[in-house]
Amino acid sequence: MRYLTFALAKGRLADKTMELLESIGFTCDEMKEKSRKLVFTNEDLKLKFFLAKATDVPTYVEYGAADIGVVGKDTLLEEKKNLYEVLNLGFGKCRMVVAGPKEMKSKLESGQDLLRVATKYPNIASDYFYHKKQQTVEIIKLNGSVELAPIVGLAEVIVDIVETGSTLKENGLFVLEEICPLSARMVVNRVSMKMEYDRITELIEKAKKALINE
Ligand SMILES: Nc1ncnc2c1ncn2[C@@H]1O[C@H](COP(=O)(O)OP(=O)(O)OP(=O)(O)O)[C@@H](O)[C@H]1O
Ligand SMILES: O=P(O)(O)OC[C@H]1O[C@H](OP(=O)(O)OP(=O)(O)O)[C@H](O)[C@@H]1O
Repeated sequence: MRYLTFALAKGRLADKTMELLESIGFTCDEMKEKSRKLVFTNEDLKLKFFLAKATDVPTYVEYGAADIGVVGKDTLLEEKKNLYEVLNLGFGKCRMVVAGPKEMKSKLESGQDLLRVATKYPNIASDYFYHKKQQTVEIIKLNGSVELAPIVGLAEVIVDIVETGSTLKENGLFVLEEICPLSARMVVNRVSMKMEYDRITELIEKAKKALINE
């Protein structure tokens, strides 16, 4: 039997992902020990796990370096990889929004003027404004602390994730428009889905049941 390989997002989604996999018996004791090791193996069940940067998970799965991945919907929308999204895991819930100073709300609605949009998600932002059609935008790619941009005059608005809303609030910014809800998803490589159909569908079914019984 060949190994089934999982690419998991390190960071915010890691604990919940491990909890879910453990509850359905797809687990690896080695991973619980704190170490700098990157790949973990369960010889008995023929499973491999690795933790990657969240934004790289779809890449590992698309190329088949991993059969299965767990990653946020935001990363899937941004990276646009060719893979199967098989299950909404329900955790890691947050929203993608347009945010900025309150006075930008009417300007956004009127659609006048060139709008500078700062974001870690240039594809999501440009797709959103392209479909809205009423606004000419310049997308400015940042790598974090995006809320800074409207405060220091780099952009009028941001496209970013909101969870509790406290980062916006503490920086005097507001949600101006909702783009979409987000949560963690399980994704599968297209070839793996065919080659390992039985094992992967068993995994999906077990995960579904665990999520219902939570
Ligand atoms: N408050 C939040 N902020 C950012 N992401 C969140 C939040 N709540 C849930 N998420 C989800 O968690 C995923 C992983 O977030 P995490 O911050 O670990 O990685 P990241 O966004 O790639 O950060 P970094 O660039 O700092 O590594 C996001 O892609 C998103 O789906
Ligand atoms: O609504 P809240 O609960 O305040 O969470 C939202 C904030 O969390 C994320 O940033 P993150 O902590 O990942 O840091 P970053 O700005 O460096 O990406 C996101 O980009 C927002 O800034």
